[in-house]
Amino acid sequence: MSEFLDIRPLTQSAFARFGEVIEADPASMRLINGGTTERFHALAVAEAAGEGARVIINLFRGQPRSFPYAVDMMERHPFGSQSFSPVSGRPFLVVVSEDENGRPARPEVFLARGDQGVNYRRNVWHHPLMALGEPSEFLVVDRNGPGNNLEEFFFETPFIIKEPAL
Ligand SMILES: NC(=O)N[C@@H](O)C(=O)O
Ligand code: NI
Repeated sequence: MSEFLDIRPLTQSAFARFGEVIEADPASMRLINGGTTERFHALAVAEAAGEGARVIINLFRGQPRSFPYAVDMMERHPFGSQSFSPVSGRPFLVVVSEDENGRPARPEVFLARGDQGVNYRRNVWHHPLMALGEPSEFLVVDRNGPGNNLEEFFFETPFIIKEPAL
């Protein structure tokens, strides 16, 4: 019997076990360019491990997920971090798990606002991009290089997410 997963708002404190929230946090802001620009400094660090690895910048156009949605798998990237920042300004779902002896624990679901992004730290279990409502574009910063940077785990029984209220 599948379990339902609750959806919580994305906050820095709730997400800290998994990575960083990329948002205009006043605590990180410094004025630059003669006071004409607010720089929200060092919100996250991009990691790219291994000889010949590089940090790359991508654009993802995600098709909206249908609900109720069955989370039947999680993935992680052992050699690098991965960040998603909305370009379309649309909310999206962030599904992450702590590691439990090499497999993902019960997933945790966060609703990210359209002005929030996330950075998954290296080797953090997450579900692939989950756009909501309409096709949505995201700036994605992650790792390119040698080695297999994708580990997937498939649950014996999927977890279910109900349609989020936007
Ligand atoms: N495969 C790929 O580039 N994207 C996934 O890693 C993802 O987390 O969406
Ligand atoms: Ni990924």
